[in-house]
Amino acid sequence: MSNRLSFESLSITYGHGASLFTAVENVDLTLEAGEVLGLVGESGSGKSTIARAAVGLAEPSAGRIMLGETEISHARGDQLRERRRVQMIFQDPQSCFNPRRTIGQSIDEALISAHRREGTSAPQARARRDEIANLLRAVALPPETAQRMPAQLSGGQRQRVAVARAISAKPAVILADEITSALDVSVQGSVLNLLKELQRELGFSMLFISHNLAVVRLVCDRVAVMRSGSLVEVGDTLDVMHQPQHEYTKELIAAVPSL
Ligand SMILES: Nc1ncnc2c1ncn2[C@@H]1O[C@H](COP(=O)(O)OP(=O)(O)OP(=O)(O)O)[C@@H](O)[C@H]1O
Repeated sequence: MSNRLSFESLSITYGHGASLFTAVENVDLTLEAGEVLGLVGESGSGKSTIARAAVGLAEPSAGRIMLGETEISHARGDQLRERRRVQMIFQDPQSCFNPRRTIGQSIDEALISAHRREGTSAPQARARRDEIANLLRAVALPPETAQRMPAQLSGGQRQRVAVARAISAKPAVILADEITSALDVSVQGSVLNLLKELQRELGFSMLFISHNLAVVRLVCDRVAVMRSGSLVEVGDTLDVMHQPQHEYTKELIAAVPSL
């Protein structure tokens, strides 16, 4: 089982006929096993669309997405199971939880479907409760959080739960889409540190989408720069930050004087 995710000649369009719009055009990008790859670029450049395509929320019009040797674009059957090894965490954690289910129930659902995917029977309720408590501890939340409703948590706590739920699926890849931008600055750092620690410990690969170049510099091994649906530059984070090759990357970096 591979943690390598590659987008091959990927194009994605929205709409039809006269309103056809190409959001992603002929993108070749590989997230190597175990690396954190930043994806940056102006608003509307197609970053989220690429990530959404990897989890089946956007349909490629051309090209394909591979997890290791398995194609996960247009996934069916076994491929669909494989695609669930790619987990996405969104900007707004509120919208990803059923408001009428406790945090424990939400994580439990993810655990059960992970077992279904692996073809193993889920452990008994009691063992799953222990696993939920361990997952909550892993994201530095008290196990009692399981009894609470999503609305009773702060944004930072909800985002930690979203991380716990994502790792409960034993992911090969995590797609993190602006996961700290809705959070108060004071808690952004702790959520990022947590994710980075878990990434080192569990070895998943991560696509880290962000507008914040300072954060990208701290978190990412490599960075890819998008503009108007196309990839303009990919390289080691420090190389791209210190010696950007493309004019557009130079402009992006110049706009953040602290870099
Ligand atoms: N469901 C949709 N239907 C039509 N157009 C869409 C849809 N989703 C996104 N788009 C358009 O596709 C383009 C790329 O959007 P996308 O969300 O991928 O950009 P982004 O780089 O992630 O932007 P941001 O940084 O603002 O999140 C935008 O022009 C957007 O308006």
